Amino acid sequence: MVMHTNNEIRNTRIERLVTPQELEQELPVISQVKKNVSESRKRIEQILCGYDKHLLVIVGPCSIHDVNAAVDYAERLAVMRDKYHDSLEIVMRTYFEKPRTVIGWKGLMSDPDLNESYRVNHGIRLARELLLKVNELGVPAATEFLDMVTGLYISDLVSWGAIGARTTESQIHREMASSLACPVGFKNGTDGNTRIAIDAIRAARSSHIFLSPDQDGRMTIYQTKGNPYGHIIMRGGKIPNYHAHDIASACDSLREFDLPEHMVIDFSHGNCQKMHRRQLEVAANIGQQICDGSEAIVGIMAESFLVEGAQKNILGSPMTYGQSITDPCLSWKDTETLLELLAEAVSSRLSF
Ligand SMILES: C[C@H](OP(=O)(O)O)C(=O)O
Ligand SMILES: [Mn+2]
Repeated sequence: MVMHTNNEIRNTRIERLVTPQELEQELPVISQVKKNVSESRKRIEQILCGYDKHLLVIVGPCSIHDVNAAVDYAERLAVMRDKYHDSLEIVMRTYFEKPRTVIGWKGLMSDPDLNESYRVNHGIRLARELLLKVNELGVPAATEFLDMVTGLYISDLVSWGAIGARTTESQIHREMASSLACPVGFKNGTDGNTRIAIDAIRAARSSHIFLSPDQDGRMTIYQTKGNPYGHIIMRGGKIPNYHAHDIASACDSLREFDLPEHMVIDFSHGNCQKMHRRQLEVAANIGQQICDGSEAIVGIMAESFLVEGAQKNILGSPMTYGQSITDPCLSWKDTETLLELLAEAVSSRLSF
């Protein structure tokens, strides 16, 4: 008879989790990928500081649920990277964890079979394999760091990280951000509150004592160094916040704390109010602000996939290949239009 200790009353042990070390031995990074990741991180940092006038373009599906479709998308993005290398630093959204307002599918790492079987070890392997493939194509990867453990299995392959609107205020996510090797954007709150993102940037710049498993899965006490590349991601709230006056007031708040007046604008979420084609209107407005000489807008985020819109993930029902199962996304065709528009706007800024 197994006597439950007082702290295992509401959970049941399923299986051992592979350690980061074991997974890295199974799926090692080749030196070219290691070089690609560190070089893309440096380019993004230069853009965030305003030294490099490229526009950071974080683009891709709201979530990864089908790795084959994700590779298809990455191959197309690789072509766009070559085409616009003079003006855009294109990075692929590879989101494996989804923060739910209440409950719902939590992403590839949590439930890779999309059927509540929760084969987490399989999901984490799929995520690492995909990141290796995307980086081997020369496409840098962006992801949200949500769970405090899963990031350990992929963070060496991530060039840009985000803390989401629901966790920007969380102390442990700010501590995690202060330990990450990549630049980290903080989304404003779902209600539009930008102050919590600015406080997060300030907190993440500091050193923290941070408790985390190490590569062998042993619980460890770390001292983090602080991350100087924290920045705000304007993602809208009850109303959009991408207009020039919103950006100007965010700059005023950044200036108050001597923080760089540079930010990333998320065309989706609260800025398109879940109407995915509105991202093109946001892009036109942002493109005009860039043409008018805005130095504050150093990056953008857009949700895009092979097929526009979104579909419900209904167990056993056929799925449309290359279509989002979470937030609705732009079609590939509209994505090409958006990239062209942004490249033109940046080229006009580069000619200043
Ligand atoms: C979930 C996240 O959006 P948020 O609601 O955190 O702005 C995202 O998909 O980029
Ligand atoms: Mn989304």
